[in-house]
Amino acid sequence: MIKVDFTLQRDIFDVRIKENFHVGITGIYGASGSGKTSLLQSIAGLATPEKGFVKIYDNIVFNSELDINIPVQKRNIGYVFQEGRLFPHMTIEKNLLYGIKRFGSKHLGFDQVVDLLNLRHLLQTKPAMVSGGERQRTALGRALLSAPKILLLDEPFSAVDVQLRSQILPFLLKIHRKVKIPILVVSHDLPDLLKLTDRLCLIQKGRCIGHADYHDLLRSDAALEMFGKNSIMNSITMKVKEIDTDRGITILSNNGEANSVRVKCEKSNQTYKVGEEMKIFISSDDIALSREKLKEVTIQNQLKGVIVETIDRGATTLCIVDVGFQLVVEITAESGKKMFVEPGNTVWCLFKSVAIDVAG
Ligand SMILES: Nc1ncnc2c1ncn2[C@@H]1O[C@H](COP(=O)(O)OP(=O)(O)OP(=O)(O)O)[C@@H](O)[C@H]1O
Repeated sequence: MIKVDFTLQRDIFDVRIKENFHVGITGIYGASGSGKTSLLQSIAGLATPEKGFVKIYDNIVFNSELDINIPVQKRNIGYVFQEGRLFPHMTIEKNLLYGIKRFGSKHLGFDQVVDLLNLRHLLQTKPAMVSGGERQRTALGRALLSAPKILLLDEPFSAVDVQLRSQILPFLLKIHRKVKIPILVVSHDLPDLLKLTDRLCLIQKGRCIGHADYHDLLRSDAALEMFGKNSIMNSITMKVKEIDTDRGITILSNNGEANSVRVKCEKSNQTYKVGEEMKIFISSDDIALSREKLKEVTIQNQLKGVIVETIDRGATTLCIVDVGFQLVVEITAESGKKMFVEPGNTVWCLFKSVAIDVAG
């Protein structure tokens, strides 16, 4: 676990954060200049807070009162910078081996990391000759091979385009499953973060304004404001039940037959196997509500549920519907009134299989 309680003076405001970060992925989300990098830098020892402490498991790596400030190279942290920062004169292999030289690999062996990150064919190549995504993967591999106690990733998707992003995300998920350490991922892209984790720490003007599961954060006005108008996304973990390659349909289930969700996604057919867990994403405004099940419609997903909560957002209303799992549905306030959308009422949530996105 990482425990921080510090104040770091910055140009316009001070960054004052008191939080604990546990094993697993935490998404550090906030606008540009809000203090996300300052948080990572304070943990890593790249910035020195004026006051407070930073503790990594049982080790106090910084304490202003006790005058402790362990240098960055002794904190045993894997830090991946936005642009990867590889040694340009070294091959990919030598860059990776540099990680082992520093601390020796503990969690994963060299071959395991190379295969996990799909780097074997590039080992003898120099960084300038590989793509942005491959450079990011190498930087990640190097950090992993240094047997870090924690992994700090600063905007790991920013230097790569959308296609490469979708390559890096599954690698991060694989790492997360294999290496049980706290992993902090900084990003200002909420959908990208949600593909990795539901646990978010929201940073605004140097303060943490929420640190919880995404679904719980939706109940906070400050968090909702930060998520913005268009980005309320349902992020649901389900299991692959059946893959129909001919029709290009993957059937996922969460709570048994009654609530099977149909997903039409070619990518998921290739990447996932029956029985595997899969994270799916549906935008809250891609879901419609009906008071009855519709017959003779092309919409493949009709899930019966009960409204558990409504959240007023001015022109729109967020409805949290329990369909066996919780779905956030955004409708206009006007439709809400017409439909008598109130807690306790039974509704059908309708969405097309093509409206669903998957991680990886
Ligand atoms: N070394 C520094 N000394 C003083 N102020 C700094 C320093 N580095 C950054 N700042 C300021 O501190 C604030 C927080 O910056 P920080 O880089 O932590 O934000 P961020 O959320 O990571 O931003 P971005 O998403 O753009 O990388 C900004 O106002 C920035 O200008």
